Amino acid sequence: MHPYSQDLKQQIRTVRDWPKTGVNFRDITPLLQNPSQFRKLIDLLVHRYQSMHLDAVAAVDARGFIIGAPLAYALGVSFVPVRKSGKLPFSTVKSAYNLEYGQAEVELHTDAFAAGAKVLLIDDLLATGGTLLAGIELIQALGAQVVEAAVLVELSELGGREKLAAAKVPVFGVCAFNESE
Ligand SMILES: O=P(O)(O)OC[C@H]1O[C@H](OP(=O)(O)OP(=O)(O)O)[C@H](O)[C@@H]1O
Ligand SMILES: Nc1ncnc2[nH]cnc12
Repeated sequence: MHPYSQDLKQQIRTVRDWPKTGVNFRDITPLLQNPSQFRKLIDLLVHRYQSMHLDAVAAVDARGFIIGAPLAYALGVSFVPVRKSGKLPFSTVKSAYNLEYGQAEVELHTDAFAAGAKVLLIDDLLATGGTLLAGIELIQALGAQVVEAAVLVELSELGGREKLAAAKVPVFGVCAFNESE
């Protein structure tokens, strides 16, 4: 576990039974409101990825953008938004998936990456893994390589890490929650 993990985890608020009964929603807004903790998160990720020779950081709409954009800026690499369906104006590839509390579809512009680009995929949270898996499939379909998928929060009991293992993409989670927490 990273030395900052526990501090960052303490900044995440659990809202029980939202947006549906039985879901423990892990709310990252307290961390974002705390400048020194938000900086700690971005610095931790910069440190992890600065020597990986990335070409791009791709991040998932919407909460993934909050982490992915400052990280891409700090690393000096491209930022690529993986958007919810119907938001990207140019030609796209798309993939549908299930969420812990619903269904969604994500899209990427077909010219998002150079062939063989090394891409880090970022989101705020890994639950069942459907979102990141859809993002990985789209990035790979465009001929780029996902070197890792990184999240601030991993919900350990929802099987996301196992789902992504099947795609042979390494997963980095800054902190993890069990259902009982
Ligand atoms: O691992 P999964 O089961 O796929 O779930 C994780 C996804 O769910 C949340 O996004 P949501 O679709 O609620 O969108 P938002 O970022 O727009 O709030 C979260 O930000 C992840 O993207
Ligand atoms: N429990 C949860 N908390 C926050 N975001 C989520 N996305 C999917 N499941 C979630």
